[in-house]
Amino acid sequence: WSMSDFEIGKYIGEGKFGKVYLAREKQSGYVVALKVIYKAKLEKYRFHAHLRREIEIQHGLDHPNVLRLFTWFHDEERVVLVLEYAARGELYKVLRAAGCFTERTAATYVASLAGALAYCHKKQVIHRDIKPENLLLDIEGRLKIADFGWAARSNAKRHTLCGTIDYLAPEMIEKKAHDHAVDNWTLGILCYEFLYGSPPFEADEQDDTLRRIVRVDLTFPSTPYVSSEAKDLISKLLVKDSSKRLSLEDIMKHPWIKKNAE
Ligand SMILES: CC(C)CCNC(=O)Cn1cc(-c2ccc3c(-c4nc5ccccc5[nH]4)n[nH]c3c2)cn1
Repeated sequence: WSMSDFEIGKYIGEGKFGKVYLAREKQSGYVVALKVIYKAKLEKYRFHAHLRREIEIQHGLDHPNVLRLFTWFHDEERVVLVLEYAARGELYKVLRAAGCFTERTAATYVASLAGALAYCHKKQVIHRDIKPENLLLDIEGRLKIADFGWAARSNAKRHTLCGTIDYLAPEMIEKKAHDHAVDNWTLGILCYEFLYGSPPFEADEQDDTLRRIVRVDLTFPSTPYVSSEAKDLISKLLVKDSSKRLSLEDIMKHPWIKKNAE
């Protein structure tokens, strides 16, 4: 493959190592996202080995809710990743526009995330980072984890620097050892935010957010649109002791998910 196999379309987003463009493969007409990474940048950050490993990992993943890395190629100055194009873009822009999601939509996304994470953990890949900027939607509105990982964000304007602390689990803040149970915590944060439109521990000052997280100062605004089953699931994920958080399997068997996820 080479760049001449593709017609390059609009600029989509920015990673630390490169830019992402909409593109169409000329022979098949297939629309993809091309991520162009400059080798000079890789040299500067000594990222060759890391990128190669990331590519191997990502290329081996095949799940409906994990954004596909179809293939890759390089020329003298660039490495190009041929990624699945998610036509509806960043999930967070859709959430901001809608304010909040219905219980069916929220449960469907939480089930998709739990399924994708369980699949990745089974493949011994636990560095999937389900930060909001990493979530995209395809043309059917299906959720895709696009793990930007080291490559930082797409063009997510959603977060100023401080906004990103909303997703930190207590053990991360207290600098304790953490494992993939942080993903279960993040799922709780995301589920809350899908239903209420903002994350549970949001505060004006960063320090207040950190204090609320480590105290798990969780309160549910009284609204008729959020069922007690939803609150039950969130309360079983936003648990300080990471070993006591609901497992991915148990999330998928939870009554609220069984009842609402499509
Ligand atoms: C190191 C490597 C093997 C990891 C592979 N993963 C990545 O490179 C992660 N990555 C995915 C992207 C990315 C960014 C944006 C999109 C989009 C997309 N569609 C959009 C529609 C409207 C507005 C924005 C959109 N972004 N589709 N597919 C994408 C893929 C950028 N980096």
